[in-house]
Amino acid sequence: MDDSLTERLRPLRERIDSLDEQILELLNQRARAAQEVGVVKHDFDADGPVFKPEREAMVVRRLQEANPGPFTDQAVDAVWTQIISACRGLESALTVAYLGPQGSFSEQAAYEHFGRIITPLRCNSFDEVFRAIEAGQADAGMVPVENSTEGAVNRTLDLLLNSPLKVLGERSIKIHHCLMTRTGTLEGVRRVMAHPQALAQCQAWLTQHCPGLARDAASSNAEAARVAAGDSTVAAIAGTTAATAWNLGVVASGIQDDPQNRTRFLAVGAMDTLPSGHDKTSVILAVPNRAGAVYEMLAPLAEHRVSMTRLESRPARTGQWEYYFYVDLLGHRDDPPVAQALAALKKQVAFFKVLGSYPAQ
Ligand SMILES: O=C(O)C(=O)C[C@]1(C(=O)O)C=C[C@@H](O)C=C1
Repeated sequence: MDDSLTERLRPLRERIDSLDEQILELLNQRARAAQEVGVVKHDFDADGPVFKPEREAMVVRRLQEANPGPFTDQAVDAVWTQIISACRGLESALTVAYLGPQGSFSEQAAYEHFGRIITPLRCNSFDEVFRAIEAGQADAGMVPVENSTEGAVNRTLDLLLNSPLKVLGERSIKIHHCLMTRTGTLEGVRRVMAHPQALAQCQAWLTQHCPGLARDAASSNAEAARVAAGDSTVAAIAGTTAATAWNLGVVASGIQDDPQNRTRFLAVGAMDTLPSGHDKTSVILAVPNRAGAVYEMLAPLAEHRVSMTRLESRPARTGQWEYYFYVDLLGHRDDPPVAQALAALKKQVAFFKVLGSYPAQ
């Protein structure tokens, strides 16, 4: 390196080294405080959860509000998610179930939401994710619920309907699909494998660029990557983490038809979440199949000035053109306007289930 450059950098790097030492000292003080919190929680309820989603959201938001920059608010979220994850891990390891294998978008969402200091439980299906938490093998799970190109993830909606688990949080991540093979080329490749959602999100690109390849469904994109790693006639669609995890070469990247393609994931678990100050509530409703029923169903929300951020319908499978409505509201179920709107809704609908209140992302 140029001598004058080294000279100018030296004091700056010395300052960074010294600041890092101070940060490390403070992080250890924070870790010890979290350990003490863990002891107090254990004294009050030895089997109670260590994970408190509302508190974690409040810690991050408070710092973002106090943040003078130039450290960005996004960086505050990313860094403190890891700090809290590490502190939480000292209290008790959090096992998180999600659709594997290694390198899946569910894994990325789980790490972004819970931080890296978790014990992963990679499952073969969304059903298995729910079963693992219900059976107490995992403390929480991460499942996709909607995609900006393809809409609802129906299996997740059906599982939410029938499961006693609650929604604990949400995390939306950018979905950037790549086409990958063992060789990094399409030579000898006869079929492309991916989760049906990913095949749908890339269909225009595939039709234009790989019209000759058969399209096969896989249980997940990362599973397709795993297959491609052992079979040179297979190309997989998955994210770059899967390419790294399975040592595949990227043939083309950003192949999703919508460059802004995003998937929203839900964190699920067995516990209730307290208000964090900026929350959402997810409910499932059904109304009788008659004129005006859906309009009436939504009236209490307008009356109590509760905003609806999402409305999704799913056939009730009665053969009568009846539907379940999945509704997301702004506010916690304990906030008076939401509580009043929910009480009014409950009286007039044929089916009512609160999936949970949780910090809004
Ligand atoms: O405040 C708590 O209850 C803690 O356990 C501490 C802490 C944190 O590191 O800030 C860690 C885990 C919880 O999920 C919430 C917050």
